[in-house]
Amino acid sequence: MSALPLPPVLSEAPPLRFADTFHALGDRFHTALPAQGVPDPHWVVTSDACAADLGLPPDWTQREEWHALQVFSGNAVWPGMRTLAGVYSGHQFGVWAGQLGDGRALLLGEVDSPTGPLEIQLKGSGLTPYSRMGDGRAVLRSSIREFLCSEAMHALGVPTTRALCVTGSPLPVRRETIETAAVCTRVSPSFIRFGHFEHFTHTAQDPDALRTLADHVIDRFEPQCRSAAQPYVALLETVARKTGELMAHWQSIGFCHGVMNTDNMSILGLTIDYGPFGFLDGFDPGHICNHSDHQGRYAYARQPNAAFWNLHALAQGLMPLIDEDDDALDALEAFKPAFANTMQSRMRAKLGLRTAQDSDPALIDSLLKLMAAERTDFTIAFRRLSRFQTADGADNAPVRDLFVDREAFDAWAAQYRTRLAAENSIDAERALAMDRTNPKFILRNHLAQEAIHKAEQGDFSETARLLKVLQRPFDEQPEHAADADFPPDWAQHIEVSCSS
Ligand SMILES: Nc1ncnc2c1ncn2[C@@H]1O[C@H](COP(=O)(O)OP(=O)(O)OP(=O)(O)O)[C@@H](O)[C@H]1O
Repeated sequence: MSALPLPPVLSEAPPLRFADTFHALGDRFHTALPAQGVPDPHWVVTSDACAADLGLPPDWTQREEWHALQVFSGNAVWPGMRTLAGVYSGHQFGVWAGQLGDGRALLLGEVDSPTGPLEIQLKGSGLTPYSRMGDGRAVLRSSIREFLCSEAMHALGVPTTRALCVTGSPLPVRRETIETAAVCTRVSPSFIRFGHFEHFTHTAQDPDALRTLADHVIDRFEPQCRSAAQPYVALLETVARKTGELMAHWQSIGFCHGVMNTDNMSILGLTIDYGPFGFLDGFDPGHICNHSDHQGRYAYARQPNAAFWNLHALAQGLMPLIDEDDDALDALEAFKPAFANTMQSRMRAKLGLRTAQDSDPALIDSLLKLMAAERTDFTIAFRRLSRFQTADGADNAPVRDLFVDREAFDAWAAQYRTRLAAENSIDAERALAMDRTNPKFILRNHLAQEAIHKAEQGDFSETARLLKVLQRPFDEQPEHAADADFPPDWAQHIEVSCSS
């Protein structure tokens, strides 16, 4: 890699004060280096919500003395930023991939925000020592997808890294075709992944660094583990629990990640790395959103299993700090109840059930089977179920008509009605509660595609509009009804359901 020109340090007092806790861990964990930046940058989109959470003032993009456009394009730094690329390793598609690292990401620093410590990271800011065969760049298309989905998931209540902004540049970037460069600024309490721990055990074989990293995570994010009899076992158990909860969040909103490699698993149980992700349209448990996942390893229904597998890889990475194999295995078990209990409570909420009954799993399962048989749209079905009326002979056509086999739906609806009666459920109250649980708006691929198509022609208004819609996913927003409509290929789902 050739020497890089250093971006200028802007002398004005910046709007954020930076700390350098991760930087201070030392150079076994990262390489300090500047961003490569991009020529002639322009704003593509910004998230006011994320900016506010960071503690940036509302006019942060307009204050000329802060040169925010240059800073978030990698062309300049604010005083106090100590930029670095982190090193990690990982298993990809179940195979050990060796050393990876931030090949196109760069940590700018961390701030003490009103919501707690947050790190700010550029993605697409050029080559690092970990770029391997890559160019260190991100393109406009993938940056808009990552930006929109990060903020959409946050609004849906799913633990996730956030996105502050995307900047674009005319710099050409070769993918399948020639595209243009963009830089997505991500925000998270930490970007540490399972693969960081695997790195120090399997690649660097440095147990001292492993301990330093684990202590960093415990002291900064999971201090309750420190007082446990075995703090590192407690850390593993905490990660297993949070990962189980995360999987329940994903499954219950029909989110498919697509690349659940251990380098894409957050140690804090956050969704990280929005690549080939997708939300379910018609309910298909076997749905694979990543075209290069030929075996379906990360298919929708397999995500919890993949996460559990990844947790075992994390445990292997932590073993130098843990005396007994059985202690690690016991800690991993925390995943199962965390997933099962969170999933049950989320699915009960999706059906508007306030109480828990033994028959609920069967009720939920039979609805999902019916939806799978007909490829019923996952999001629309649950949203319409909010309007389900319990009175005898009530017209539940909006949800009933989603099913070709009306009789099968009626049979399920009879059980549902009985179950609702058992807790004296009131239609209007239940509808309100269900509308806060079953989103009306998700980032469907065709919506992202439309925004990207316009952005590639220099019109970013659709990206901004979609962001605003997705930041209020549970609100009716009748003026944006088309965004909640069936995806364009819905007719295909009908064909599938008729033929099965
Ligand atoms: N264009 C690129 N240039 C350099 N390295 C890359 C590029 N694309 C991916 N990589 C690296 O390949 C590895 C796996 O890539 P993956 O797509 O999972 O991550 P990513 O999307 O680049 O980053 P992140 O996981 O931080 O969101 C990572 O080490 C990543 O940095």
